[in-house]
Amino acid sequence: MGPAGSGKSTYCSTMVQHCEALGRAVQVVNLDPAAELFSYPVMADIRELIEVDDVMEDESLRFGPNGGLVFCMEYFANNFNWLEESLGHVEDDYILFDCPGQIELYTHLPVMKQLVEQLQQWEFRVCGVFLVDSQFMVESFKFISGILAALSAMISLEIPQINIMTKMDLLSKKAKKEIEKYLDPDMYSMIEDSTNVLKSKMFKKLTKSICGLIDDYGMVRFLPFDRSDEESINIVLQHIDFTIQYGEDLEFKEPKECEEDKSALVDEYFQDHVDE
Ligand SMILES: Nc1nc2c(ncn2[C@@H]2O[C@H](COP(=O)(O)OP(=O)(O)OP(=O)(O)O)[C@@H](O)[C@H]2O)c(=O)[nH]1
Ligand SMILES: [Mg+2]
Repeated sequence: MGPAGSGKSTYCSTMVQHCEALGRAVQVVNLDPAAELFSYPVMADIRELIEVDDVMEDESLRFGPNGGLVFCMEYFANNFNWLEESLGHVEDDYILFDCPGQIELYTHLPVMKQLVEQLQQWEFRVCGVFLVDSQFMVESFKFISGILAALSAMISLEIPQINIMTKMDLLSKKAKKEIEKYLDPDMYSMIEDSTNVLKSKMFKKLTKSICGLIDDYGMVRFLPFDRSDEESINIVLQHIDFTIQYGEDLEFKEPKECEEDKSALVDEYFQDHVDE
């Protein structure tokens, strides 16, 4: 999941390639009815069921692109048997769902929650992966809104969620250094940055309360994702494996980060890249 253009489809194809190299099977299901092309093989494609263009062209429906997407997703929620048939029964399935970017799907519409419940009924273990573009995260205000988007998905879906900052390869060394503080944020120090520019006292107070809430509950952390760096892809994969206990029947593995110092791996990532 993640806002439009945050790198969801790229994440799926990067993971497929990465896992292929590890000799591990990963399947992808495209759940974006407006998707045009993607660079990974699909196990199932929602467009076989319904397409946004067809909904928009329908004389009796007359939806625009966003209403059309919502209609498609609701239609999908009423036809989960299509998904069941497409998923089949493969041993040790690891399936990525490439979701649409519209935030309303994760905030107040029931469809994604229904999908999660359906998958759980079919005995899948589900982990949310929420992507945010690092390019937009170099300022504290944008960061706070990114955090709130991730948080609303987390709260509405009620599943474990891994938050990821994508496109790290596009950042300059200086920006990388700058963004380090956003990965495991100390919200209280960020409050100072962001509230200085606020004139309204009430707005200042609200921003402080939101930052305080996020910090007190330690709810949101981000992992860096650089598609050109195998180590960063591996860290993300390990976290997700640990969350869903993937392969626990075969061999129990904790993510490296839990064994070592909590932030050692993330620090190491930055060390390597800033020193280059
Ligand atoms: N350099 C770089 N570019 C990336 C990365 N991830 C995505 N992009 C680029 O960002 C653009 C959007 O990526 P997508 O993967 O299509 O994003 P998306 O979230 O699937 O977008 P929608 O499905 O339209 O919501 C594409 O041009 C990608 O090539 C990354 O890690 N590094
Ligand atoms: Mg996409």
